[in-house]
Amino acid sequence: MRGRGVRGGPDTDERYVEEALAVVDDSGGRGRPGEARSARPAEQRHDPEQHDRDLEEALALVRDLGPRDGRSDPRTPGTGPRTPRHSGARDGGQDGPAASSAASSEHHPGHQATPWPEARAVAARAARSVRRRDPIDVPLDAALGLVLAGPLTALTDLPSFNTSAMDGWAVAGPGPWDVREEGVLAGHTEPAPLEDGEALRIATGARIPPDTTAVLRSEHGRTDDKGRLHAALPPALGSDRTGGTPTVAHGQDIRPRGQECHAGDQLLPPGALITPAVLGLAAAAGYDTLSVWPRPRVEVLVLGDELLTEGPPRDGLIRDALGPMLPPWLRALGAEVVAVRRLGDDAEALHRAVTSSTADMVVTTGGTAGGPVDHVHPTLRRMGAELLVDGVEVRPGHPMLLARTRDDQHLVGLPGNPLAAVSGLLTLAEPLLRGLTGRVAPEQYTLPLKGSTHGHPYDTRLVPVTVRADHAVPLHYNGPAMLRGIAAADALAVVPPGGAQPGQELELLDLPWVWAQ
Ligand SMILES: Nc1nc2c(c(=O)[nH]1)N[C@H]1C(S)=C(S)[C@@H](COP(=O)(O)OP(=O)(O)OC[C@H]3O[C@@H](n4cnc5c(N)ncnc54)[C@H](O)[C@@H]3O)O[C@H]1N2
Ligand code: MOO
Repeated sequence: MRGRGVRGGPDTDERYVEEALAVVDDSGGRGRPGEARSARPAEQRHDPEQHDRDLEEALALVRDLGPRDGRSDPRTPGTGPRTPRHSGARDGGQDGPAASSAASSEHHPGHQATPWPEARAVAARAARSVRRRDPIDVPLDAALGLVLAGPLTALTDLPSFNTSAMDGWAVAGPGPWDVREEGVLAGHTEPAPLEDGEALRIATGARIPPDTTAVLRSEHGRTDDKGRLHAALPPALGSDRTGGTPTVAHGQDIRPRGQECHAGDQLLPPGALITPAVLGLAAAAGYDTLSVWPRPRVEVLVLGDELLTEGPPRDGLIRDALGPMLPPWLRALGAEVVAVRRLGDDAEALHRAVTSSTADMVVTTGGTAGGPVDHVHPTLRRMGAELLVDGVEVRPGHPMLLARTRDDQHLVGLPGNPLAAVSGLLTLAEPLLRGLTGRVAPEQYTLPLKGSTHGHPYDTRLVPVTVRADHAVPLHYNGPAMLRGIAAADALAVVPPGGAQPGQELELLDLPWVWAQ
């Protein structure tokens, strides 16, 4: 997505994006100012979620100001809504929440949430503490989205023989040429050497006969009534060094053996992500299987008695949005989702599920806050798990957590609000999985913001954006409980505390749809 221009053609992508933006653009201004806003029905212009968000920000302002401002911090353990941290959280060592920056604790006395960039770093480091499973060999058709465990080394020269780049004639020496009766096609054995003044009909990809000097394209040659071949080059191509007769340049349209690589050359480094193009390259270079890091095994535990798995929401019950969303997203991030289990709000079932899981990573959804049926913290405490991250200075999603449940197992607790869960996925699960899968971290990049976007007073905000003409356009419907913005988004913009002004460069987190399968 880096450096991307306006997407697609005017009739398809463009129109879709226009329509989507008309309802979700949050930039406060567009390419054609006012158009999208005026196109919105009145009730959408009122934007109840904006109101909610403003309220949330206003509340955050009130809630988060510490004693220095003469107000209390209700999130302080014992007085606020957040769960008291267990001792593991305080003594978390290098990776623990205690590693939060001094600046942050100045703003939030007694509050141990981890700053957003640090939370990502902790998750990446946590992966390094786990002994990697051994690489495995997989057939090419099972390798998409995995990571090379070793370098991709050419098993052969490419091309592996001198080959014709065009349909036409292989010729030797200057023309005119006598044309041999039998031509040569791709896949045929090597033809006999050409004599000077001789030509042979040849197809693209066919082997070049020894002593060929050039290939003359079929549209650049004509045969006379005696069957002799003459070059009929367009003036721009024909050199005239022989006194008036255009000639074909030496080596023209021949791909020499080893032009792309020689056997033993490194084509890609270890850690490269296997894309469709890499599969093609590997096949061309002679591979049937690839040595890859196995996908980390992930189990998803969906918590909440209020969740339906089919039909419209009814009687205060809602549809489970995370059960369908997380597995393909986790797979796109390199995981193998071994199970998705719906556990309701049953503390015992959660304890049993986590303690008996053999997965490398357990992802829970919901139950991270301090409500009466929020069982994630108590379960981790009961297990003696080590909390590495217990709350993050990010909106949405601040109750997210990361725990080491065993030497070789981590648990990522995603908040139940669906966009908060996405935030947790990209903040904690993505760096952890990147480490476990051996993927190289994508280069950070920024784009200028179109319009402005408000920020949280102290916390980072992750805001769904679409990318238009190399600008990040913030989208509406970005409240913690909403998926409408992210469903139309290309990326999440990282909005620093205090918000961002028009034109301000913002870091973007790409969405990994390109790897989904
Ligand atoms: N007193 C306080 N209450 C809450 C706070 C707080 O600081 N003090 N934080 C709020 C924030 S922010 C978030 S985010 C949520 C996190 O809560 P939980 O992780 O405990 O999640 P739940 O309470 O189980 O659910 C929250 C919300 O999301 C809905 N949900 C849950 N699972 C799903 C799903 N699979 N698909 C769709 N929607 C789901 C659930 O019904 C709730 O509406 O806590 C706030 N509360
Ligand atoms: O702000 Mo919560 O963290 O709704 O997602």
